[in-house]
Amino acid sequence: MLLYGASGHAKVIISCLRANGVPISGIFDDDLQKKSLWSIPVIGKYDPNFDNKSLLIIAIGNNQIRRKIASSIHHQFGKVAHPSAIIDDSVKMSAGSVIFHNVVVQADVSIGKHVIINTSSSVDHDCTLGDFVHIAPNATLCGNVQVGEGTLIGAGTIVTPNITIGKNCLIAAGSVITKDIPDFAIVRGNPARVLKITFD
Ligand SMILES: CC(=O)SCCNC(=O)CCNC(=O)[C@H](O)C(C)(C)COP(=O)(O)OP(=O)(O)OC[C@H]1O[C@@H](n2cnc3c(N)ncnc32)[C@H](O)[C@@H]1OP(=O)(O)O
Repeated sequence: MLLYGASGHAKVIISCLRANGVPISGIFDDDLQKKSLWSIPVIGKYDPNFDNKSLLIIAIGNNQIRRKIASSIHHQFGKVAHPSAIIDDSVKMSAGSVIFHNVVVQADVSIGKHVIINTSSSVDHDCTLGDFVHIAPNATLCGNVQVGEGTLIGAGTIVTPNITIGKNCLIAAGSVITKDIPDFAIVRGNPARVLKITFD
């Protein structure tokens, strides 16, 4: 496997890959000062010819940056789940996505491309996560929640059942979402309120 991004987020992906016995041949990073991460070579800017049979995971937590980089990558994308995660057999997980330690993903969840399901979060039955979504640590999505592409569900957020959250939203850490949320909303609180709608 190859990674793109030699960050703290990459360390957690490396932990997942090592726990699955998957070797990592190198990490691309635009910061040429970085030379290695946990003894894995950092090989500089993206090179489509480097180990081009290998799969690649973009190890960048920011949804918009991850989306921008994905459009410029020629490698096929890999995916990984830590063995401590409990993932129902009916779950569909697309390329580029990662599931971290102690996560639970329940029946008939659909996970888009390049999604992050972070440490100890819970995604319950029939949820749909769009491409480039990030479910931050310890968030809870109850049953049949739809999350639009590019949205961040902040750490510790609770989303009640049958809610639809739009695209490119920022749900602040610790929010409790009880109503549908429109696209591009910044949302905070318990019960959560839309603070503003942003289009960039
Ligand atoms: C492994 C990982 O680390 S994954 C990382 C996942 N990331 C997250 O979950 C973080 C999500 N981000 C947040 O919750 C952020 O706090 C944001 C984006 C909502 C707000 O960020 P900013 O716009 O920079 O707000 P800022 O920090 O300036 O705070 C503004 C005010 O809102 C308050 N505030 C900030 N975040 C929250 C929050 N989540 N809930 C309630 N109040 C908050 C601040 O205390 C401050 O209050 P004050 O004006 O009374 O002092």
